[in-house]
Amino acid sequence: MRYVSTRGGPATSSARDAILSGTAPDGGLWMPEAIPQLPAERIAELAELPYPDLAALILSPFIGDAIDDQRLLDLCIEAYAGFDDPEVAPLVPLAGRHWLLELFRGPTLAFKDFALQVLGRVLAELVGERPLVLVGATSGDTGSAAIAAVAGRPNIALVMLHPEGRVSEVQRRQMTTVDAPNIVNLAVRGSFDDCQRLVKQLFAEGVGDLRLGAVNSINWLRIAAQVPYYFAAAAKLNAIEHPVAFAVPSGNFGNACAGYVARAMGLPIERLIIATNSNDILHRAFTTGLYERGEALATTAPAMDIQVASNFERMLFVADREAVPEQMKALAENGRFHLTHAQRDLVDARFSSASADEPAIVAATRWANERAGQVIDPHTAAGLHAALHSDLPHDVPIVTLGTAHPAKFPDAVAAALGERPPMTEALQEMFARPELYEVVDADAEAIAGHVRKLAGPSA
Ligand SMILES: Cc1ncc(COP(=O)(O)O)c(C=O)c1O
Ligand SMILES: N[C@@H](CCOP(=O)(O)O)C(=O)O
Repeated sequence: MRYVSTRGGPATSSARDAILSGTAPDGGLWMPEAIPQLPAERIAELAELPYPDLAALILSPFIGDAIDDQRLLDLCIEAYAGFDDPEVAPLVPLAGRHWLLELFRGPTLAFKDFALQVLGRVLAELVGERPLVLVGATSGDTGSAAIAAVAGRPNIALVMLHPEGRVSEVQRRQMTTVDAPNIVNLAVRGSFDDCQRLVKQLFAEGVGDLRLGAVNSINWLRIAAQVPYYFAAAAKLNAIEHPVAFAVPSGNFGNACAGYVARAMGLPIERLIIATNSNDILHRAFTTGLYERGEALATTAPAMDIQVASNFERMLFVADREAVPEQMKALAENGRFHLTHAQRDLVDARFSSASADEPAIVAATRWANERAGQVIDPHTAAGLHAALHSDLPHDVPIVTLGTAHPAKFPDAVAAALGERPPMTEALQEMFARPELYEVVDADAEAIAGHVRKLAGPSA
């Protein structure tokens, strides 16, 4: 499997180098040259497979000969052993045609663990002698999941940027109470979009001759490792006979991109319903064809407080690759661009969208509690809002992706339901530990300084 850049540059990459690098040399994102196919009879059999086996089977063609299949399976078994449910991604009925896929059973209680537990192990496998410095941006959940995945790993260091004061206290402490010599947390005076922009700038400009790598969903393996749970849920619902829809709480569009890849591999997904919070850039783009950056608003679903959805570039590329370089230039220079006809056609064929403002998030949280006895977090609630308002025929099952555990957002849950969700034991312990982080300006040189410092005297 070779990888090509979404910006059309001439360089191609092996799976190994695509996984170890941040962005392509032209600033684009790596995409596999072709999406592998899974025939219908194989998909039907997946319902019987343990989750790690299913994950290894889906990941194998994307990883190619970078890691052999038996080793990849071992890594997946290890990666999912720490999840607190034997099914790893339990599928829970809500009411009527609505289902909840619980993706928050991993060590840091968000769906990010699915990919990062694998990525951490794969990076350790591939890193070799030359140290790798990972640089990441988080609006709350990627940070702790990445830290949990790489803390203490030899030859790998991680500098993680989060927007100061714009993640929940639990999310912040999950990052800043991990005391490991290879981890640095920086609280950036700015928004998540500033953090993500700075990370991309460092990849583009480099930091001396350090080897930089990505833990965000700009890393293709992050996307690939989020594909298997779509297969797991759809196989359980017998999607080969009756296609299903997924409601996807969206920010950086990584989860939705993984759903699109699952469909492109042959999974009968009727529709991907993209749910945003009040930061509705994707919803506006899907309904008007104009992708236009605005000011990031602070909401009760902070991990989705994102304006520039990195992985949307991958979708634009699939639909009309010629247009992407100019569109990305226009976004950088003017903050906006129009989708081409081919891109709008793809969006109309595969996706629908909805945006959940704060009252809608509260209403969906209450619906889940009253109708199904479930306590859900505000991100999941945005997804459920979109599912409940879908215009799909009534016989199409809709699976809402439960992207975070409610205990990560106790204040928002209490505001909706009048009661705080119980803390897990691990979270309680975390509150007794000191926090380690520095506050910095949104300035690439300042961040590069921290990267050099963490990398050590050789940098
Ligand atoms: C809890 C939660 N839900 C939804 C999202 C949005 O997912 P994506 O960025 O893959 O669109 C995020 C952050 O990425 C998140 O942390
Ligand atoms: N919501 C994310 C933002 C980063 O997204 P990623 O999937 O690109 O890592 C977060 O929680 O950090």
